[in-house]
Amino acid sequence: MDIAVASAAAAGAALHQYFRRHEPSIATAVLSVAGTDAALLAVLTRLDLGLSVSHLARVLGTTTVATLLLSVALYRLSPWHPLSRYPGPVLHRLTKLRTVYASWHGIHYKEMKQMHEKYGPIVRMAPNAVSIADVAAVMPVLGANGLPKDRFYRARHPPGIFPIINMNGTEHAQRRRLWNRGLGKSALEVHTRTAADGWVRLRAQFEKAADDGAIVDLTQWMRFYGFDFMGGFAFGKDFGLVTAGEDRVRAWKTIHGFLIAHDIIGHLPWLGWRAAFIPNLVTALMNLRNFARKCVQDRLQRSATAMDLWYYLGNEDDDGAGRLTNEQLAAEGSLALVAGADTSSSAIVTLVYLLMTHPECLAKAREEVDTAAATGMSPWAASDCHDALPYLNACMDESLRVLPVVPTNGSRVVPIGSGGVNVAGYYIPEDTEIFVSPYQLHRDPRYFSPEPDRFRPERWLESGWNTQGDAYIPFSAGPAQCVGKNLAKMEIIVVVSGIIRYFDLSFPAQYDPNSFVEHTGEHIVTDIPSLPILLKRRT
Ligand code: HEM
Repeated sequence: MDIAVASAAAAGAALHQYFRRHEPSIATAVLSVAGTDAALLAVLTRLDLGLSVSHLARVLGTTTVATLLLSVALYRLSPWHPLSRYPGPVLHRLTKLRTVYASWHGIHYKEMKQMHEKYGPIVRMAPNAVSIADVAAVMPVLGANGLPKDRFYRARHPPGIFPIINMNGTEHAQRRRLWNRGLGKSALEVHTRTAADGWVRLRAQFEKAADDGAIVDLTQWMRFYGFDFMGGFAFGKDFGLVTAGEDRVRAWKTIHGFLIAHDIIGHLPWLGWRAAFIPNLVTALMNLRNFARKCVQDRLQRSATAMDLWYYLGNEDDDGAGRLTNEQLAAEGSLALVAGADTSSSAIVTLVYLLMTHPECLAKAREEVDTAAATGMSPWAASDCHDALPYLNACMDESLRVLPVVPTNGSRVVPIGSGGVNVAGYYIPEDTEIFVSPYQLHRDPRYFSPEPDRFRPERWLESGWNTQGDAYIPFSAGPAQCVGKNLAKMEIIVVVSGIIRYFDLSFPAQYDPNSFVEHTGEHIVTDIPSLPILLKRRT
């Protein structure tokens, strides 16, 4: 018996040493443990230990697994771990499951802020991951010579069919060229018309609600609008959610499920996208892919009736930039729906919420829009006048600072074989995940002061404020920063200028406005709650 326990314990410890150097997938880990125990069983059954084979197998199995787990746990907490010098809560240093718990509940970015306040600019947020809240980390991590995207992204897609957001280096640059063509200046004019047409439909619904005295859930309507806009922008097709006044294609359920699954699997890459033992996760991923696939098929049957994203990605202008396969198009389509619909609609709702809770800012922004209208401009219909609205633009920038819609952003990984890197004065060893998060930087008094936690659009316009642009990364930074940044900004100004121009806004009496921020969660993108408002036509 003793020899069985001792040999299994030695095997467990040895396996841990092996796994430290060769990160296993869940399948290889299980196979390695099973293979080792089978070999031990074969040897030990030759000795006369007085145990039945099944009993011996149980002893070996439990001892190997228990020793392996204990060895991993002790190592992660030990001073020999390469990240031991960086502070963080014990549970986070011990297991990534703590981060997964926070992500699952949508509170990751809020918890990270508390940790940075407690531990300082660098926090060990998982056994092999750090979060760095320092502007000096932005370019070394996210910039052109920064670090590659790795498992956080890769784990979430079927092998071989990655969309642009998973790519690095030359492959990324090539795909980005296609995206850039679809979002260049002339294309943006086309997309502005799509956004403005959507606003006309939305305005009609809002006018009806105003006339009926009905409470409008702005979050729900903006989701309809955002999805319709992405349909037009990406596939040249209006999904018709605003006109129908309901989510008849269950778009938001699909996107929401996808984002939760994405978030969890990103933190647990060894689960892999085939996490079949958690069927809901995989179903959520596949539902969106299948939805996008249908959109692609539908779009490919039509010729280019509009210069939508497909016109460029599907290469219908035929300038030889490389044709994507239908599967690649479906992958990019899923990405467009998630990256473009949820983000912009959350940003619009958040900005309206912040304006409503800061009436003095709303009054200034409205005066600016009214003045522009009096001189013949229609920012809700055309984007060439958007630069003439500096205060509204400052409100948008400030809203994305104080409540960024991608609060944490994805991680980058220090490549194996690099010998580690120096980031913002911290030595970060190989194979460490690094997070540089907008929410943490944006609320740091070193970069935005005074009142880093308050919505103060003036900080972007007046002197006397410490406003450090390098620390402002709502769209990320470097070559993989948001390709849809200008599109999103255009969409936000189109809709918000329209809302404040045509409607007076108020909260229903029973609504507590503080609950909005309190209940704003995060599943990669902010998961905003309902925003009930009453609309009154402006005369
Ligand atoms: C306010 C709205 C938006 C915000 C705050 C935002 C934010 C971001 C961020 C932070 C990233 C980097 C993500 C990462 O590295 O993991 C990103 C990437 C991306 N975004 Fe946006 N986004 C917005 C709207 C849009 C829109 C409207 C589109 C249009 C389709 C879009 C398309 C993309 C794409 C394709 C990428 C990947 C870029 C690449 O890897 O080169 N986004 N976005």
